[in-house]
Amino acid sequence: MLQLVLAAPRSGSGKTTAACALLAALTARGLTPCAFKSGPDYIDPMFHRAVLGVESHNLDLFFSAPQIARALYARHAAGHGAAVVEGAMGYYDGLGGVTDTASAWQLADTLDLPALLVVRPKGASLTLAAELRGLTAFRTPHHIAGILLNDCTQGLCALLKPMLEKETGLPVVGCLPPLPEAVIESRHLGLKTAAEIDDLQHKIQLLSDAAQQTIDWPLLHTLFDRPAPAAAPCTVPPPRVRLAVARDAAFCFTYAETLEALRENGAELCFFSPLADTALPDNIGGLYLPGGYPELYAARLAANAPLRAAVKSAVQGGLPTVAECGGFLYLGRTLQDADGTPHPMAGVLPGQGFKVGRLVRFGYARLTARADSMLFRAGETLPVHEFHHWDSTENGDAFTAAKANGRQWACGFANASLYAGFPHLYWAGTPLPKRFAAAAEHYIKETS
Ligand SMILES: NC(=O)CC[C@H](N)C(=O)O
Repeated sequence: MLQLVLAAPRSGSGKTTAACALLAALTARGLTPCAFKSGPDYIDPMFHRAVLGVESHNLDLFFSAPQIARALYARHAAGHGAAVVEGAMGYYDGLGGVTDTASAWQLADTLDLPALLVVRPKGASLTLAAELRGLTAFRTPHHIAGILLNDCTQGLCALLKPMLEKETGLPVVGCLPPLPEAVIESRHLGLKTAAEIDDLQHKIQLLSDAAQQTIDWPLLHTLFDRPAPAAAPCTVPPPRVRLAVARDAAFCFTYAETLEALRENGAELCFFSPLADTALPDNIGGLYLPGGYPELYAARLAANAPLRAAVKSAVQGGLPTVAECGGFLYLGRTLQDADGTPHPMAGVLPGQGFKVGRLVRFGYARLTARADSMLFRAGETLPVHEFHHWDSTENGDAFTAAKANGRQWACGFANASLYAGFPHLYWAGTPLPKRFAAAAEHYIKETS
């Protein structure tokens, strides 16, 4: 089984494009690959999904103990002929920007996978070799097993390959040529989402065709084939309770493994669109509003007054509800759009969402509950992350959030039927799915 961590010396090297190219080419070669993303990002896995037509999973060593990450990897890689684990930022970049904790390197080390480095040779030649030597000397073992030159013509690749191999001892498995037609545009929080790119399948085809021609596939297999991981079978019980899960262009930040963990705890997931549906799904015991881009659709969300009213009355009536970041902004009184115009939201919570225009409180934090609530016990601490350009006038004070650098702040709303706040939760491997499902079952019993 071909297995690799696709990493890079820095962000902007084209990892996601290279991941899409590899996944599409592996699919064309009949290997039925699967994909993972190292770190908390929601956007890159949407591209993996767009290529593969199946879920891509996040693996994150800040959120999960090593054995949980290994089990998730083994379970989701089982039955596939290849696995591509896309890294985040630079290979060694981890928690707080000053450690290797939760870096792509740490994930390669934890899963014992070889890494393929995506290197963009723009603006350097022999110096690339010096940089690569630095990358291989920095930690032992470094796990780097090969180089893929990105945005590099075949002519330049032919020139650089022998030099890089001689100077670094690392094999160059090929290149991806510049493909202006296949460029994926960026936006705040990352790339535009896969669903918003009109001709994405055409772009993927171009990437796949290029990768087929310019990668030395036998060499790639020699370097990256290894025994498939052994996976424990996973059991999904018959559903006991229905949970409504918002899913559309405005609410698209969900981890596949969160949804799977909810199903494993007896939930049937009923997807609905706060943009398009005028009512919540029937007979639900709970409501999950994930993050996304409500601010980009604020006018349309506001125009859907029946759904805003349904959400307000359901949440106020005690429907167990979880609202993370974009979902939390939807529960507030108003939300500014990208032009700064406020639009009415569900009005369950007192805050008004406003545009800041840069990342606010960005990154990993630890969330400690100040009191018992639906999802947390008093004093319990869980790893979370924040990832937003908008803020709220009222962020709540049910929790204390703390960064690795010691910075602390109060945040979140929580009670016996609610979790709402900017921090994104990572559910897999935690008690949260069980508690949410139990609250939902209890609600159904009490109200029927
Ligand atoms: N993580 C999110 O849900 C992001 C919310 C919103 N798009 C923002 O940037 O503030």
